[in-house]
Amino acid sequence: MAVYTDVSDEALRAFLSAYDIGALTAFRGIAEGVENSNFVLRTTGGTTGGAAGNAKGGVAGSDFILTLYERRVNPEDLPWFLGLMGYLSDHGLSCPRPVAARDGAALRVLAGRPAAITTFLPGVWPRAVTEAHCGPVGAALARLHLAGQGYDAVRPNALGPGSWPGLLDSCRRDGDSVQPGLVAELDAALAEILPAWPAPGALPRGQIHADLFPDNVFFLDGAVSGIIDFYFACTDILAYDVAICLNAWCFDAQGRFDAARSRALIAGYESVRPLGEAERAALPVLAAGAAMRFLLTRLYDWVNTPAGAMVTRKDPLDYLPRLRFHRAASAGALPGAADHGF
Ligand SMILES: Nc1ncnc2c1ncn2[C@@H]1O[C@H](COP(=O)(O)OP(=O)(O)OP(=O)(O)O)[C@@H](O)[C@H]1O
Ligand SMILES: N[C@@H](CCO)C(=O)O
Repeated sequence: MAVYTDVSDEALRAFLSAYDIGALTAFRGIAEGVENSNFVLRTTGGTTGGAAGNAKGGVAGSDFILTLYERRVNPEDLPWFLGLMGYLSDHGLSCPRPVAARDGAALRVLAGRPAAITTFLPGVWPRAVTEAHCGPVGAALARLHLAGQGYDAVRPNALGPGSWPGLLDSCRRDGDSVQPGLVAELDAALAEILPAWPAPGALPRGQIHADLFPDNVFFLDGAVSGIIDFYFACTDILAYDVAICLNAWCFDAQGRFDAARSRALIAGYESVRPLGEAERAALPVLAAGAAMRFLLTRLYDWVNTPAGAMVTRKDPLDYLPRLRFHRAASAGALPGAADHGF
């Protein structure tokens, strides 16, 4: 369920009157996603306003996404996110492009929430990930990293390693209700990961997506047709983004590492942007940290979301086998690690 805020016909009409995207012909809420309220808009198509490609005058119709930003998105970050999406789209990445209204502003207010219209991307995200998806997703991630190089504004990663001890502290009281011994295991893992984290400046940095899970990557005919959901994007270690992807794409439903997928993902990435030796060497600890990050935010939501809240909680324990795997790999305790692609 991801329509947290209702939009009345009247409010929508007034909102759209600021744009040149044609007349509204259809409007529906999107059930998927957990963070924001998303709607699909179909219009007769516009002539201005900065919409890409499909919004040229005279076409049969244009689809757009209307997003109302909720809960975890800090409104102060929105200009940075929308700026990044516009920049990446200008530099050849297929991602939602913010649509400016007649006054030039893409970020507006609707139903009391910050809101923006972006272009609609074709394609479908993969419900069952296979090795065939992993090469294209690795290559798309590397294209994102290269395209982001000229976007100079910095957004520190609010969910980076510095935030993990505090997140764990806020789960200390109830964490073991999810699994006995979990808090102690996370304490031990943090005590290993944090001192081993690459020093500032040790690895190439840039704009990273930081949440490139399968539900944020659209495919069409076997190729990546679009990347969405830039609302965790930030300026951080590029190889950390690769590590987030390894966790999200290269483990099966039982939490078992799939070396063939991992090799495909890394090879796809390196077909566009080869990893340096130091980046490759850091991947096990970066991947352990990436597992820690998603385990902790999921655990935080699990223990802090009141029953009945309109939030879909994701299972923190999905990330425990990933964390264990990478801790073992970092300790050199995994047979055949050279075969994993990193
Ligand atoms: N630009 C787009 N083009 C086409 N469909 C989109 C676009 N943006 C969002 N969608 C649709 O809306 C759904 C939810 O979007 P999104 O994943 O951004 O939701 P969210 O709640 O903001 O984030 P999260 O995935 O973190 O819960 C997507 O799965 C997709 O179906
Ligand atoms: N991708 C995140 C959800 C936040 O968008 C997770 O799976 O925990």
